[in-house]
Amino acid sequence: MKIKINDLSQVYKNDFRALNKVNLEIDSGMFGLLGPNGAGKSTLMRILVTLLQPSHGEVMVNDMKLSKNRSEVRSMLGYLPQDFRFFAKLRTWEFLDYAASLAGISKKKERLAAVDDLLEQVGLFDVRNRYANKLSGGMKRRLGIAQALIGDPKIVIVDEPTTGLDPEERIRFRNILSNLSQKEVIIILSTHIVGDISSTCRQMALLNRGQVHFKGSPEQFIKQSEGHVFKTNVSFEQMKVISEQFPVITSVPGVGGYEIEFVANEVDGWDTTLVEPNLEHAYVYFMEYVANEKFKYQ
Ligand SMILES: Nc1ncnc2c1ncn2[C@@H]1O[C@H](COP(=O)(O)OP(=O)(O)OP(=O)(O)O)[C@@H](O)[C@H]1O
Repeated sequence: MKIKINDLSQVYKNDFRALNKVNLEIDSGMFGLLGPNGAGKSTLMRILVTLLQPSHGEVMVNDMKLSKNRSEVRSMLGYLPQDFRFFAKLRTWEFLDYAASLAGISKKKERLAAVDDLLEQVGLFDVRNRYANKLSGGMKRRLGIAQALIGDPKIVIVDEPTTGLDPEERIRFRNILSNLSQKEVIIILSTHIVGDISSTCRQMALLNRGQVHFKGSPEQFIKQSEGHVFKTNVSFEQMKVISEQFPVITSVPGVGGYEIEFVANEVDGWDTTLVEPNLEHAYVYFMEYVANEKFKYQ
């Protein structure tokens, strides 16, 4: 499976350019699309699932043009939108049964088998008879992914699936997706939460103000901030000064001050130790010193 996004732009009716010449190649496995609120992630997801026609550019799915083969591509897709809703009057299994009918599984026996299988996969089998609107927030989101997976889609698109979930549910959700990524499937996960881009994402992109500012592996992304993450101890007074100078990522209070980690292009006048960067460091470094600067001078 391969998706090729060529020179994609989206200008909304109010002349707002939500996507600006986006080029990406996405292969099988999990692809993480990271970006702050308003970056254009949902716009891109909506184009990929054929809900929105782009103002410019083309998306190729294998050798098919999305613009010419909408129904073929649709039949390959599973989608969990950001604002996923369902009918209140259905029980959990009934909702999935309905989704399975919509996905074209017409034989009842086949449908019920698929529903049971998915309920097991997402850990909702024990609550299958509960009304869907009585599920917890995390369970509702898992029901959302289950409906996206019905009919074995070859492309699964999940838009900000972990917003508002507690850490345990977030990990659970991530595990469901990473199990799925063992198959020959493309999973596109859009998120503004750095922690969602786990090592299970083979490839990722950083979208900011409608433009792709980075594409590659999470490891390559982290590498870009090597030599730019520092650790030091500061007094309470110094904390105010340093946090105005640099983005402070962590601060642990201690006797007389804080132990902090921060990102910077260069540091002068502070007694610092270099820190091995992680994805969060890299994201903050990138947004502060690379992406926004690049944007400013374009
Ligand atoms: N129909 C529309 N008309 C005009 N502007 C829009 C429309 N839909 C989205 N936008 C604007 O386009 C930009 C990108 O929105 P989009 O929802 O794609 O971003 P996002 O990265 O998904 O952010 P979020 O996580 O906040 O949803 C935002 O500034 C948004 O206000």
